[in-house]
Amino acid sequence: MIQLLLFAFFTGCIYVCYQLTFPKQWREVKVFSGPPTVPLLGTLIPSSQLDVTKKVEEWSRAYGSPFLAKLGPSYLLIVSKAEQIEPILKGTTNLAKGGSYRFVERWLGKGLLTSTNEQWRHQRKLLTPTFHYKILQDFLHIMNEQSAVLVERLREHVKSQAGEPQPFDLCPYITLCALDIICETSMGKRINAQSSPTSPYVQGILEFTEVATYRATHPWTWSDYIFENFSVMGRRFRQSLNTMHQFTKDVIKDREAAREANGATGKNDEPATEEIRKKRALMDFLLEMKQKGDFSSQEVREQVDTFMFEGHDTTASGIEWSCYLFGRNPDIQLRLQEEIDSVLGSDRSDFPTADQLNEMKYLECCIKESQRMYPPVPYIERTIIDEPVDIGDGRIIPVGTTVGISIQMVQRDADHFPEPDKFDPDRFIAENCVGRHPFAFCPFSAGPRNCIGQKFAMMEEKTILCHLLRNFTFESVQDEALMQDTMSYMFVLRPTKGVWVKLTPR
Ligand code: HEM
Repeated sequence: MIQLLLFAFFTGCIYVCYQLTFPKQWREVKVFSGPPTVPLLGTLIPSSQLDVTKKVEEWSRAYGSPFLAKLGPSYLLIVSKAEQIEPILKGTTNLAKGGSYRFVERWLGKGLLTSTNEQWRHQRKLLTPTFHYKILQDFLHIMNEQSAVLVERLREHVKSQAGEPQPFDLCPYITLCALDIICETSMGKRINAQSSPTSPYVQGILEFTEVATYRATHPWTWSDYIFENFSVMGRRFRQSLNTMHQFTKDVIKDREAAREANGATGKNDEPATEEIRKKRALMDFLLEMKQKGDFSSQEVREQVDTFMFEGHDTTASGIEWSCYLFGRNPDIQLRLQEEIDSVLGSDRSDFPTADQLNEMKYLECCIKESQRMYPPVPYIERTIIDEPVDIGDGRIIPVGTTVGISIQMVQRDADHFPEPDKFDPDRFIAENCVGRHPFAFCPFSAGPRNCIGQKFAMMEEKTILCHLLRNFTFESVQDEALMQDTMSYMFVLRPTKGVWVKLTPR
């Protein structure tokens, strides 16, 4: 009994302190309605990630955009209209992220994704030229080679099935291919994830997003100290983190030693030959910056880890959802295969060039439509720290508010995309885009803090899909209702039951 009274007393004290600290902010934000809250707990937390996804959609329909939700002692405004996200994302102020990103900082530190203010501006300015299309073209051969490995693995799988094609889950194949590509392009290191998926580094990466997502929605895991020292999941997580950090540090050391041996000074950025140029990884550009004094060793590691985190799950998710949709829409798939065959000709052994990929306009429309319906990054957060934001309907979002932007709901808004649940790639033919709200389609976010890797991602998605469609015809066996019911979103939109397809070699 005495313990219960003490507990009630302390929680009461915390509640009063909280109300005294934030009363003004609370009054201002109360112009937005939302689901009922329980003191201290806030809006009752659904039990699983899938429930969170469904609840957010349900509340958005019931309370409109934005609606106010409370998670533990903090509150969130969830926005789902293009017109309202525009003033939040487009300005050069209010570029800080929300609290959920804290859970990925254990791996990424203050890299480009998680840094704020001047630190972010400095990093973005330095890194933008690294993602120039000309540099990215040098990565195409890696994307092609790893796609060929993927095709070979799938052929072997299909061969191992006797008789009629049997459905199987495509996701593990795609994820490992994307991981191989990002590792080789970021670090210049082959990890052969497709042939050795059990390496501790690969396992650590595969587990990381899962644990980070779990923590973001379960407040009792929010203390790093308690989570990592007193739970089995937390201890395993810390071990994986150590492995991942050590791996990147070792690669940096080796790469630096190789640069020194080659006499690279960082003063002359131009490599001697085309062959050397093609072997450069994103890390080499960062090491050049380090030699010029722009980055420390730790910052190089944080940026490389950021590319690893942002650059594999996202593209894998985009490709998986595309395959699912192509497998449900045979007419669209056939049109795509005709386009690919007409650009590449009948020789299936040739790799597509950058110009040929550019010619595949219908493939691009299909990828965009898939990213609209199933955005790989379905939800992002901003904290309004610099100045209040006028969302255009007479309401103001006050300073101090964390805003959750549901890209998923923005892109399924019937005001901008009639019949939003229909897969219709023609929406992205140039003349059909005229007059569309500029923020209605934003899979890579928008404004100054948009995705720095979007050209990389489009090139990778196009390359892998081109290889797949050239060699196989897909048939999806799951229906739309099941996919909608079982997808989960936090950092990346996942088909939690996988993408089950039957593959027929062409
Ligand atoms: C289909 C694939 C991808 C999608 C849909 C995607 C989407 C996004 C989105 C929505 C953001 C904004 C996040 C936020 O505001 O919280 C973002 C940021 C970022 N992305 Fe991507 N991304 C993809 C692939 C990539 C790739 C391949 C890389 C790197 C190789 C990358 C690197 C980054 C980085 C570094 C940021 C932080 C940018 C900043 O804050 O300045 N992304 N991405």
